[in-house]
Amino acid sequence: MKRLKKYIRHNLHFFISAIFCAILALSLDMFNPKIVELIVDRVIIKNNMELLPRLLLFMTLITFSRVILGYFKEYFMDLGGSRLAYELRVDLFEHLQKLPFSFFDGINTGELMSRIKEDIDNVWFTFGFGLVFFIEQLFYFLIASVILFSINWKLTLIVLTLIPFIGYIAYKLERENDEVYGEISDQGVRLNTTAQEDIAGIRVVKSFGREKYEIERFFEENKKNFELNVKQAKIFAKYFPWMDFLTNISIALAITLGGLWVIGDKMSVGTLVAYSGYVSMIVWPVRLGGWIVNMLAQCVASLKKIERLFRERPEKDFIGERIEVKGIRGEVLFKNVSFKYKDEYVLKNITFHIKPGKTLAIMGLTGSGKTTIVNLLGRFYEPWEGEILIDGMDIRKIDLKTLRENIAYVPQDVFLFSDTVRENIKLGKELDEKIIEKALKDAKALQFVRNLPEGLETIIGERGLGLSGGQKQRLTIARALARVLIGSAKILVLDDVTSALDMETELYIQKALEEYNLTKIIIAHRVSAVKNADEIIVLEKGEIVERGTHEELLSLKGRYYETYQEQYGKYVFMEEEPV
Ligand SMILES: Nc1ncnc2c1ncn2[C@@H]1O[C@H](COP(=O)(O)OP(=O)(O)OP(=O)(O)O)[C@@H](O)[C@H]1O
Repeated sequence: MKRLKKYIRHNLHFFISAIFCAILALSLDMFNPKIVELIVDRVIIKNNMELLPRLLLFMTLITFSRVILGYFKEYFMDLGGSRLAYELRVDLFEHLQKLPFSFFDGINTGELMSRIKEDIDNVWFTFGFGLVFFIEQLFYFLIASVILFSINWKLTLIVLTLIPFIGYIAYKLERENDEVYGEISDQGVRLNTTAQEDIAGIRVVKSFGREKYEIERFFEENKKNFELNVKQAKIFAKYFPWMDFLTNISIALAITLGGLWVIGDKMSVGTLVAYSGYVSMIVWPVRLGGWIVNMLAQCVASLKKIERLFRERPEKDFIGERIEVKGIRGEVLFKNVSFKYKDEYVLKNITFHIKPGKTLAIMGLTGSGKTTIVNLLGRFYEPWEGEILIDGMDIRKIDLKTLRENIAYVPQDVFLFSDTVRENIKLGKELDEKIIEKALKDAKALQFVRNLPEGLETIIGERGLGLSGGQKQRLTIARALARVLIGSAKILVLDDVTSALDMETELYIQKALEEYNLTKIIIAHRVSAVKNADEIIVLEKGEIVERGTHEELLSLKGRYYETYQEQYGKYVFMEEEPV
């Protein structure tokens, strides 16, 4: 994996330092059984007490050095692994920001969260611990084996006959565990998603009395989670006692056979004690072998999933030859634009022209394609046919940043970040106090913001919890107006924003907007929101079925006229409107 190599290269010095410390530390470990051998053979059996202080000093030095080396090993290992995971997570998050809407249409949040969190955690764990641990265990096994053979190769050969059995059980355990682990991981995503959906939609849950259903749904997922954990515990219970049994047997075998060698005077007691110490050193790497292999396999699986995300194509900044844009006037032209999300056309042959400073209103039943039109204008999706021009420039040739900065968009779905009101208006832009106040005033939000406990500095909950629907909507309008006020946006898109506002507030905002020299696209269901537009188009199943000014459309006596009558009553016609 090319990308991984980059992160390893950046942190290679940490990994090499950690491996160096680990090898040095384990080399020191190899002296311990030898010292014990000397204590038994020379100090205890031969009663050579003078040697004891030196051996104990040596042992203390080894232990002390081991602590220092252990500290640095952990430090470098953790630093390398954490930095690698940090860089990978930042890159992945940056990449996700560049992906088009179409990518997010096809993936659920829980799945994406587990890529960003759990899969990167797997990589972090492997590089921050597993890899060095693997190398360490490998060296323990190799060095201890050489020492064992050099002490008594015949005994070692006998003891080693048990090792493949331990290895086999470790392998079986990890294979079965791996399967369950995969299920636990997928199940964890479902459990998270269930909880997340319930909490995010708690208002709907409560108002529809869905608590019992939600509890049952969560209970089901939690039960599955519990059952999988029990299944995993059973696997451990099935294999661990056998591994312990064989481990103990191999040590007992070494001691028993070694004892015979001792009785036959072919080995000293101290050597036997040392020998059994080295046997433990080769048994543990084998016992942990399956776990290590599994951990590496999980890391590879996580890396593959992450790589799949990296392979998703980002939005194209521009298509064809880039046009250098110097100030936009706000002329918008849709020329025979058609679009489909999947197989079916959602927009067919849409053509309209808005001169700078003029207003286009879009009406139509739900699902008729209104939002899709503005999605195409912001290049959140690309048209299948036709072209869209701003000031005569094909928008595909305008880089995304410039294009989107020129469109102040108030979406249908209100989204506020859990942050202060000020930050929700600024959204990363530098805005002075006057601009924020003016934007709030024109969105009829200044008064209620001032009445909040800490005014602009009040932190609003996730998605604006604690505010009314209309208040949230007004903040999103203020956010867009602020962009217009700093001169960055020349086109304002209001996607069904007035539905959450009362008539008085709607009229106030309409009036305030009159003084802005802006091209406006207003999507609305209420006639009151569109009647002053320079052109109104009425959509039906993705096609424009009527177009004209308010008066022209009324005289057509078609869809618009019907809507008008439904909203104002059949007795009113063309004269004074009861606005
Ligand atoms: N991301 C998407 N993937 C697939 N189909 C979509 C997607 N977004 C919208 N659609 C479909 O495209 C059609 C037009 O949707 P659109 O949101 O543009 O309608 P709308 O007129 O704005 O509706 P409303 O008034 O309810 O907001 C609908 O049939 C909708 O189901």
